[in-house]
Amino acid sequence: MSQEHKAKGRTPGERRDNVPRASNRPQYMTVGSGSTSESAARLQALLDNDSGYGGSVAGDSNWNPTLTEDRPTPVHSPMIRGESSEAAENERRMQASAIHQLWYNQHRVALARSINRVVDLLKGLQEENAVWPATYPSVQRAEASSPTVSSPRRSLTHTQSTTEVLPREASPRPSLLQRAQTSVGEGTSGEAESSKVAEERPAPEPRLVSPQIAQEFSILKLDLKLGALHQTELVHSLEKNSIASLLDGKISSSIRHLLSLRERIEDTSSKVLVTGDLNAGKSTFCNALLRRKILPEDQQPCTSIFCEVLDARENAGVEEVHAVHKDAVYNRHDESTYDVLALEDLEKLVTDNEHYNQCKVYVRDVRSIDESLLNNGVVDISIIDAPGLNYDTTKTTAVFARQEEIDVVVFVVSAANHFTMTAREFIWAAAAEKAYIFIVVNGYDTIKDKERCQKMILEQVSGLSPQTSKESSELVHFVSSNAIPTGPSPPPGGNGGSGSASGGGGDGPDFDGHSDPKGKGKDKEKIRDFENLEQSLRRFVLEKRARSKLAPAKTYLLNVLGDVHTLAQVNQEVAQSELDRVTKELAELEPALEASKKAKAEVSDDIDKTIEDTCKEIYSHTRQTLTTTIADAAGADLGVPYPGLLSAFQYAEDIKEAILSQVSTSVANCEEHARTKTIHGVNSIKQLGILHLGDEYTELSFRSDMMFRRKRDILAKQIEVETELWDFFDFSTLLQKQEKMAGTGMAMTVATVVGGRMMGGFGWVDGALGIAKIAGSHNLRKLAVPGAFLCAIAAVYYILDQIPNSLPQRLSTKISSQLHSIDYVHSNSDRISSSVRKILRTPANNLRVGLQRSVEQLGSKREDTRKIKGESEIARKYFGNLVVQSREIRGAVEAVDLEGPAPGVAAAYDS
Ligand SMILES: Nc1nc2c(ncn2[C@@H]2O[C@H](COP(=O)(O)OP(=O)(O)OP(=O)(O)O)[C@@H](O)[C@H]2O)c(=O)[nH]1
Repeated sequence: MSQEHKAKGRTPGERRDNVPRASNRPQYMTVGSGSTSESAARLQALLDNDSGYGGSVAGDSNWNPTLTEDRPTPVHSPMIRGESSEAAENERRMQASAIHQLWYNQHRVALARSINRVVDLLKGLQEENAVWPATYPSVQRAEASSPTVSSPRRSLTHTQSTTEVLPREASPRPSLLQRAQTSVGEGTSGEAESSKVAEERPAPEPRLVSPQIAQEFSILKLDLKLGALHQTELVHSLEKNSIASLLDGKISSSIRHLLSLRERIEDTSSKVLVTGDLNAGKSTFCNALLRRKILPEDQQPCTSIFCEVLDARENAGVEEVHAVHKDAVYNRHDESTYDVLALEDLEKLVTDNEHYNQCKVYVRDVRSIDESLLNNGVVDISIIDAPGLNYDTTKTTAVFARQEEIDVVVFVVSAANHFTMTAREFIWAAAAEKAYIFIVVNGYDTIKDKERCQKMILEQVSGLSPQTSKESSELVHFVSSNAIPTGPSPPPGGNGGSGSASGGGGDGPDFDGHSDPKGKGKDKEKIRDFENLEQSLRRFVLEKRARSKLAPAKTYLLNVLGDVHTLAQVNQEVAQSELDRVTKELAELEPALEASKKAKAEVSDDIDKTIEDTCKEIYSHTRQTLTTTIADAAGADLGVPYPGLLSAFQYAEDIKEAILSQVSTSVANCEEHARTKTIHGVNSIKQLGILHLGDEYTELSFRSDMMFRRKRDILAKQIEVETELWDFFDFSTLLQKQEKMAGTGMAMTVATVVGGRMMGGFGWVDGALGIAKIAGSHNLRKLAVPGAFLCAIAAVYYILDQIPNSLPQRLSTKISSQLHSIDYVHSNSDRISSSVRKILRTPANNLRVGLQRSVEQLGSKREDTRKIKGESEIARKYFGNLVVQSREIRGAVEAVDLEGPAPGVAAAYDS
């Protein structure tokens, strides 16, 4: 029979890489009558046509349909021709397997397609995140949310405390979108943060991770750890772009993980990680599964590296150990990545881990396809014996368990010790990732009160992994691994598959408790329990591989879609509030810009006018003042006393100096006037600046005392007026004076002139004529000569007497004409007003530049705001679509029902 099995089924070692995949399509053995039954043929045809994707995946360019073809389902036990009941049974199993296969493929297709869509979604999110840095939200759930729909996501929180479980569907929108900096004491209603509230806030800031979001997010949660800083504080200190780039990294790794998950669900191999507390009996359990003492067992912790036990067929049928070098990526075809050791060296290898941290143990299976886990004919299964969990290894094992190729985690716990803290932590973490944990309570033989032990363990399991607890009869097993007979070494040249009752031979106890007629009742029971476990584990790995292989993909997809959904909702809202904000800002900016442009033009004109008016006023004031000063210089009190005829020349010099000094003083006064006007002008410009630019206005320092710092004696050097003799005989002045006096009726007589009265003008001529009349012409003729002489003397005396009156006038006239010749009045007026213009232009130009800058700033701010508005509009649409898409894909993923019994499976194996 075993020959027949080999001939028709797939013999060990037959399925290798060089066998083309196409020939590996499911082949179903004809049993009983020797012809395939109708229904089996129909199923076969169905499977033949079903690539796993039907015609619906044409668009999935990344998908390789050949990979979806599954392995042939082999016969499970040898047959006896003519035994119709057994044949019927076989056919039933076959059909069931085929149905299961179909069912499995459909789910695989659905998940793979979802993976492709999510990858596209994430890539899109990455692109959007680069343009519009996504907000990383702080979410607070509303306490009032009613937990109506159970969450598809199993997170650590869910397993820790059921009171905290608030299903995602219960609050499809984050109830209170808050930035963490404002979250304390803010907003208590169940309403999502209104855009009004958002509007009142300043521009959106980097989004924050609150403890809530830490629970909410699973895949896209940012790992922010820096010294003693709390995550929230750390996010506060990060720029929006830094958060966006962290998120980008997360998305990239999520895409990578999804791609490897897709590869994984296309792959037909399965890995079972056996882990647990130190010395819980993991190695003993693995050996019991293999029915061979392959892995070293010891009373003290001994396994220090990960030992993966694989079917020797994967190593060309050769039994050996490949000790993988530390930091090397194992490649069976590259011997530089490992050292080859014999199976016997394993004991030394696992205890001495200086050079290796994992090894591949290729062993030939001693059991039949029906019983074997490794060589089961459907899926390539490898068992990994992990080091016992302790402080050092827990993290490594958790990382190992998280590897996507680990389909099943078998947790071995000591019946005597129950779950240690390390065990709990590990299971919590693993449950969040894998959903189902297969729990082996080992060393059950050492327990007296077995019922109590079971009760306590099951209670603990329900707290640790509700999913596992729900199916405890299948997933939690109480066994004594050391009671399982094992063979020490492989049968020489044996190839396994020799039947369930046989093992590798050897000198150990019987391999099968059933075949041991003398077996003690208790041992039989232990073996039966272990066989039950094996059946469950087989079912778990083989029959329910949809769960073990597809569930991680489904769980991960749901998690990542949940994250994307939350992120999309939050960002849609943020984009909306940003849009509202910038729209409002634009509505304020547009008129502000127009006003600024207008102000710029107006102020410019204003300033020009102010400057021109001021300068004009200063010019005319200066001109007027100087002209008057120069004209009136002679008449003014020069403060120079007449020292007498002898010092007349000195007197003339003093007079000149006094006149010039008076002119200089007048110039100084004009400058002072200009200074005051300038200060006023500068202040006016400043007021204009403050009015139109506010705080933006930069005031220049103006020191009015620095104006007109010219030496006062310059004028004296410019003017050179020579004092001439004639200056002392200023007839014109005298004449003017006479006319003036005549005009006022103050005639003077010669007597008064002679009498030394120095007042009067030509009164003496009148006096002379009067005398002439009295004396008569004859007498007068006699008196003419002495009279004329006397008159001349009197006139000279008079003129000399008039020097203090006539000299200043004369000199003033001379000075005035000189000043006129050098255009003194105009040049000074011009100088002063030009200087003022120059000074006023500095703050004026400064104000112009400020106004121009203000216009430019407002203009560029408007451009920026318009740009943000455009981006926000796109972001709002994008995230709105993302919300819909992520919800839709999540619906499709949720529809992949891995929970219910796989059709056909029960029928195939329940017999
Ligand atoms: N009584 C009893 N002893 C057991 C059972 N299973 C294992 N042992 C014993 O427990 C000890 C530890 O077993 P191992 O299989 O080495 O334990 P382990 O978990 O692989 O140990 P490390 O990986 O080194 O942490 C050995 O002495 C086994 O014989 C069991 O079911 N019942």
